[in-house]
Amino acid sequence: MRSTAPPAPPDTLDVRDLTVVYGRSVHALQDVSLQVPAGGIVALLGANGAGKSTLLRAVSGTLPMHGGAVAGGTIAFGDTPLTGRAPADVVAAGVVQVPEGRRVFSGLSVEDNLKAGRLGVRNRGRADARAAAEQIYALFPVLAERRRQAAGLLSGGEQQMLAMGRALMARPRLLLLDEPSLGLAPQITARIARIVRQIHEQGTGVLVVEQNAALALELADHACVLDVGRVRLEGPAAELSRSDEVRRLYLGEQPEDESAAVVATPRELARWAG
Ligand SMILES: Nc1ncnc2c1ncn2[C@@H]1O[C@H](COP(=O)(O)OP(=O)(O)OP(=O)(O)O)[C@@H](O)[C@H]1O
Repeated sequence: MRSTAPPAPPDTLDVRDLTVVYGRSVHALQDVSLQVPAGGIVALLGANGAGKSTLLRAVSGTLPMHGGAVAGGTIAFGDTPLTGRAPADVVAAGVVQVPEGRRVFSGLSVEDNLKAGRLGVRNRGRADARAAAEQIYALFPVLAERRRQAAGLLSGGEQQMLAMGRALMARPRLLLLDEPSLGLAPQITARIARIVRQIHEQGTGVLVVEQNAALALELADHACVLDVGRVRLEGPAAELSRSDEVRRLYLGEQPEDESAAVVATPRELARWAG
């Protein structure tokens, strides 16, 4: 059945029945299916340990670096199979990850960090690299101002921008973003969100993992909630942000009658009753 399924449309990420293990005993993902349509934004939500980073690692080919492996299912980008492929092959297929923790080369200049983003790119010349850099400087003017400065001197938000810029140097068709707002002040987070929207408007698809569910649901067209390695909920982001479960578990809202719900513990009630 699975092998005869039709290929995904061009530039669509198609994850089907994906199972991922770390070592012998940790089943981090179990039969997870998810699609990111060409140019769409999909948010991946879930509590700590739900499997969000694992899913991104499986797509970007970096699972083996973390001791993980795909134990079942398939990953494809359009008609290119990505299951178990090396990171460089995934980049060549047009899918590029911005790692969590905005890992930049702190001793290198901003400019050289951007150049490093071209390392996995095949068959495209210098003119294309220059054009990509100019587009990135237009998107992040602060990087242009600091192009000769060491990346380690940038603020946290600027380093996040540089990590995103470096990924964009490969001109991805799909960008994988792991926790872009982690540790950033709300104002900077809002700026990053605006840039993600711009990237999407320029035609690049985005799969974003985000602890900040409110931000993710505002950004995305579609969202998927993982719970202990399985898809618990999925649907249009606007619909999910209205769901009671999402509001309670991920947006930190209390049910309307919560204030009246628990006024005493059972033990207190028993004591008062005599
Ligand atoms: N390198 C690893 N080796 C062993 N187990 C791992 C490894 N990385 C993650 N896990 C386990 O896999 C499961 C999914 O973890 P993962 O990091 O993908 O979740 P997450 O949703 O991204 O969580 P967080 O928001 O905390 O990063 C967890 O049970 C985690 O302990």
